[in-house]
Amino acid sequence: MAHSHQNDPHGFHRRGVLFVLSSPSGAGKSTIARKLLAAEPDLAVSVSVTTREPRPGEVNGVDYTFVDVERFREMVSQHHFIEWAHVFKHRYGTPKGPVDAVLATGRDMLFDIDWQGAQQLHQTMGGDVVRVFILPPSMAELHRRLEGRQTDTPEVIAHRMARASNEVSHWDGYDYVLVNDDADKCFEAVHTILKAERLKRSRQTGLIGFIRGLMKRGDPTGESSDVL
Ligand SMILES: Nc1nc2c(ncn2[C@@H]2O[C@H](COP(=O)(O)OP(=O)(O)O)[C@@H](O)[C@H]2O)c(=O)[nH]1
Ligand SMILES: Nc1ncnc2c1ncn2[C@@H]1O[C@H](COP(=O)(O)OP(=O)(O)O)[C@@H](O)[C@H]1O
Repeated sequence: MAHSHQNDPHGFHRRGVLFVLSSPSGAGKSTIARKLLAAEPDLAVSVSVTTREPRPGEVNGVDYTFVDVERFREMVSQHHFIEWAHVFKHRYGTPKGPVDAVLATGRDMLFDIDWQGAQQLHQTMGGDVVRVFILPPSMAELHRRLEGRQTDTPEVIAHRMARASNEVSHWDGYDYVLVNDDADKCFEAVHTILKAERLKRSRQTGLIGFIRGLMKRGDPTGESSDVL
């Protein structure tokens, strides 16, 4: 299964895309992520560890791995995380093991992490991360979405609204900034970015060898080219 994305139609191997989606809480990144996963079943997802309480319907080990603060601290001291941060009074971290495992297969991986995580991951991976930031159409609409989701108390919603403009202020640390007005249009844009970033990577890793082969004198078929 993994091979369908690892290679493009011409057989060029490429590195997987580490694809970060961030947004102020409630702007719709989980909605966009769900659509992306439906369209890209081979896309691996990084399951974060968090100290926040599960919401109704959230599944341990699928949406998040839920732990208490003591266990989280232990995991930090054991270097379990590739990055971690405090967000909304809780701790959230990206486990390193699954990232290494997915990178070894060449598959792409999706991260739903905040601007601090995006920054740390970008540094750790030597800049080879694609960061997409999703904005709400307005603060009033953000508030409506947080209320409409019916997952948080009025206090939690107020806290998230208070944090939203600070989150938005970090837009400049991203490669792409999109407004999630219409969810399907926003998903299409995110999907297009992922596909374009894949092409960019196959160019870097395989295409140059292939072009050299095509240009070889006395080899009009290009069959002796050493792609890879
Ligand atoms: N740095 C970092 N941020 C994370 C991680 N996991 C989730 N987050 C961010 O934590 C914030 C709160 O997430 P959550 O409690 O699920 O609320 P939601 O954004 O309303 O769905 C969001 O901005 C997430 O992107 C992680 O592993 N690392
Ligand atoms: N483009 C959109 N238009 C209207 N509602 C949306 C849109 N995108 C998401 N929503 C809704 O807004 C709420 C918050 O979206 P969600 O994906 O949970 O946000 P986040 O993961 O960024 O916190 C959900 O109830 C979702 O159905």
